Amino acid sequence: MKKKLVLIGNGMAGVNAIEQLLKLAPDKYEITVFGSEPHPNYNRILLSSVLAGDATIQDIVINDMDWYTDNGITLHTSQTVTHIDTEMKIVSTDKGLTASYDDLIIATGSLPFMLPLPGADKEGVIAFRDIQDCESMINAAKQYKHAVVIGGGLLGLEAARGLLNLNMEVSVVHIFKHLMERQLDETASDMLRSELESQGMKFLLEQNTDSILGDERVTGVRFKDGSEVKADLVVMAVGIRPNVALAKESGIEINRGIVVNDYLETDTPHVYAVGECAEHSGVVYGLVAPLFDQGAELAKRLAGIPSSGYKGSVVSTKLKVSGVNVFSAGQFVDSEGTRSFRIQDDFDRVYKKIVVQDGKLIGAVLFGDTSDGSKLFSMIRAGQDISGQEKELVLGAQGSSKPKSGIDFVAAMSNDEIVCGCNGVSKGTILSAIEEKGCTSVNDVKYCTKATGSCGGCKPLVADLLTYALGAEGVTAIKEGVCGCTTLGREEVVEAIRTMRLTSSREVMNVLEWKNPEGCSKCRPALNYYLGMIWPEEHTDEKESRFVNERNHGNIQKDGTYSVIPRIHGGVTTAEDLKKIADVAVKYDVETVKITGAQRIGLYGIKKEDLPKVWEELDMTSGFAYGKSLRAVKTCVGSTWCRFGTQDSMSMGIELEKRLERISTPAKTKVAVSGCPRNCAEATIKDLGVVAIDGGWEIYVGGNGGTDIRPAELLVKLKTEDEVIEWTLAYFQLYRENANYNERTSKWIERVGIESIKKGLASQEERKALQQRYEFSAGLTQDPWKEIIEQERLNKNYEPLQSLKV
Ligand SMILES: Cc1cc2nc3c(=O)[nH]c(=O)nc-3n(C[C@H](O)[C@H](O)[C@H](O)COP(=O)(O)OP(=O)(O)OC[C@H]3O[C@@H](n4cnc5c(N)ncnc54)[C@H](O)[C@@H]3O)c2cc1C
Ligand SMILES: NC(=O)c1ccc[n+]([C@@H]2O[C@H](COP(=O)([O-])OP(=O)(O)OC[C@H]3O[C@@H](n4cnc5c(N)ncnc54)[C@H](O)[C@@H]3O)[C@@H](O)[C@H]2O)c1
Ligand code: SF4
Ligand code: FES
Repeated sequence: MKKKLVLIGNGMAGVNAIEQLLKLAPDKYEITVFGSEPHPNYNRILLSSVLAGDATIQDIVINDMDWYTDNGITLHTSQTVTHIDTEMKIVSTDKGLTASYDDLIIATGSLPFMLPLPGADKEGVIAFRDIQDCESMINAAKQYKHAVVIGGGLLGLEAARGLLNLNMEVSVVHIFKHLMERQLDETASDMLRSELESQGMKFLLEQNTDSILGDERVTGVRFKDGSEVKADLVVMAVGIRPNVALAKESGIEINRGIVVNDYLETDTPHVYAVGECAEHSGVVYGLVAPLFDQGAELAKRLAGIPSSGYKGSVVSTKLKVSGVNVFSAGQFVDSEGTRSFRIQDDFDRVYKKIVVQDGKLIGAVLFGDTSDGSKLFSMIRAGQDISGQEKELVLGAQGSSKPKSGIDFVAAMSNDEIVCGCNGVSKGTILSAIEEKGCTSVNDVKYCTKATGSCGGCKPLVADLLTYALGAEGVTAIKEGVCGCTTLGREEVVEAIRTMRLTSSREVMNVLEWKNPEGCSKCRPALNYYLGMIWPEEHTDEKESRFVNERNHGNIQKDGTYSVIPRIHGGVTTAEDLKKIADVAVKYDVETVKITGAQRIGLYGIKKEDLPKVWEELDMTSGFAYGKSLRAVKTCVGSTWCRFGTQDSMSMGIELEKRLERISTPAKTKVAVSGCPRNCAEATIKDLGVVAIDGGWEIYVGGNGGTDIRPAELLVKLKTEDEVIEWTLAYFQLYRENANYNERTSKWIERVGIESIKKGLASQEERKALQQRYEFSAGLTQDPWKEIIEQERLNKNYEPLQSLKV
């Protein structure tokens, strides 16, 4: 006869333990599950995606009702267990149901911590923990405008992003100076704040909440310093507390959580605890990966399979906010006995830090580029000795064109190593899915194993495993959806814009039945780009879809001021322009005047309200140092001055910059021209590099010099300057028409291959057609600074300077 197993808590940890048990001992138990919520088991992690409009409730169900029936499990939803009689081995619920057990699992999770503030019980003050909270927020956004999220941790920021997507104005209140202080160091935290500000989030830092204002419904929040902020929705995301009341009331030993040993046993015979309600070796976890590790051990225990027991988990986190890549793992704070290596790239907004102790990697923080997150996390968990490779891990292998191959890394992983922490999927499980179930894409692997289905941080590792198992040719590329608002891929959307003559984002979203009718921060800028590229005349640029730097035509700096970088074609300036720059710098008390990496001059620390006056007084055009467009053309002095120079690289650079400036490209682009193969302008790490050779020129494409160093590949050798112009413009237009929005040329070429680019440009007729389309679009662009000055003048917003012509 089967033994009786009862599970209290139909959440992620408990049901995962049952799933694992069913694999080990499918016939041992008759299983009964009690859950307070009215739903089957769902992926709580993905509530953030539901709120952000990237998924529906249906999408996030892990096990539907049929799964329980198919596995002979009795599920009682909307039933809260209120008492456990540990002597009689019976549980009873708030609605009077009882069930007896031989073995009992408590998996009651956590409760959100609600600050005990005066007024916290008003309508409109909620937590973010379950489907009901998520629905409350979605409904509130239909009626109300001002949301305040208290808590700048992972949950608070994901809630805030979701509410922004629902078109609310969102202020995040945080008690400390730095967001996500539990996961990030100050540098990464500052970069995160600035990125989120550019997405429209407002922050009230170092603010201690005093009370919630309003009559029945909340109308605002007051702080201890007496200041107030308007609010008609308040979301508290200030941490969680293990849900231990039931265990305590039933006489089971608790501390912070329910105390368990290495086999997840409580102090009471036949009673186990797993998940966020459990405390192991003094630690209570608040992330899913450890809960799956615990579930695996518990399943073995219940199945009677000997094991060495659960020894605790190292955790990693990834913020699930679209457009922001943040990763943190292990011990990332420097302390005695640790050494760290870090790089910070303010241009590409990338920051990477690793912390090492006794030769072993013990922690990492990544911002901007988190593609190595899973790899670093595996190394931390494995306690791998990385002596001598510290810099290589962060920078990529020296002297080689690429960072150490991900394929080598996955090849070296053992089969039981976890690849997807969110879903507890090992390398071995993924390889079996590839071999036995015929998976050939990341999506197939997701379908068969759930790996990649939650935070998505493990996608690069899964992609590497596919290539390792099948070879590059055997892997099916995923159809990249534009975002969660649509199931259509980029090609289908672009095709529809062309064939159905759609000319505004609103039209695209309506006609193509976007799930979220307002779109999100990922699709809105992408659609604006595709529409402008396809219909340069008909489409009106949708400024509200652009990021703050592009809207303001200057880069916002970490203190909230802006930088102003005027165009200096080919890096060649004049005494007259230098004088103007100097005068403006003096007049506006510019704190830093810097020669930038792109051979131009940046003025840093300009107040937003001074921008139009500064631009007018400079009387130069915008250098687009903020835009998805050409940044600059770097040149060496070439044959004009240099004794090695074979061609006039300065003139060529100036000409190219004049032709390429202003027009939108899928991502930012950088160009350089060198006067001989000594290549002083570093043309071979640019999106397009021109290198003079004896009797002609070479064009290189797809280079990148940022954190992800990639040498450019030779596209063509040419004889004349006119040919260089023709090929360059045609290449730029090919990129504009075919790359995904936000895809740098290096990634585009890696994806499609240099041969397909060569093929696309091989016929002169095709090149001419591309060049023509390019020139037509370029001819419609105007200098944005001058446009704004003109607009300000028309609006009479400020007194124009009489002495200066625009
Ligand atoms: C919005 C959001 C996003 C998140 N994102 C991430 C992420 O990206 N990565 C990550 O690792 N973690 C994330 N987390 C945390 C993760 O969801 C939790 O760690 C995980 O769900 C905990 O699982 P659990 O089973 O212990 O608890 P839960 O999933 O909370 O399940 C407990 C269940 O027990 C039920 N219950 C409680 N008491 C009783 C009772 N007496 N009788 C019957 N039923 C009861 C509850 O209603 C609940 O359904 C996120 C959490 C939230 C809220
Ligand atoms: N992407 C992810 O991995 C993810 C996403 C969401 C939630 N979660 C998990 O869900 C749980 C809950 O998340 P959380 O962010 O609420 O918890 P948390 O404890 O990680 O963060 C709470 C934050 O609120 C701040 N805070 C505390 N009191 C405050 C106050 N009075 N005013 C303003 N700020 C205050 C804290 O400084 C802290 O940064 C955590 O276990 C978290 O790991 C994870
Ligand atoms: S690349 Fe050649 S031409 Fe240009 S500065 Fe260097 S050596 Fe001189
Ligand atoms: S690690 Fe989050 S989905 Fe795999």
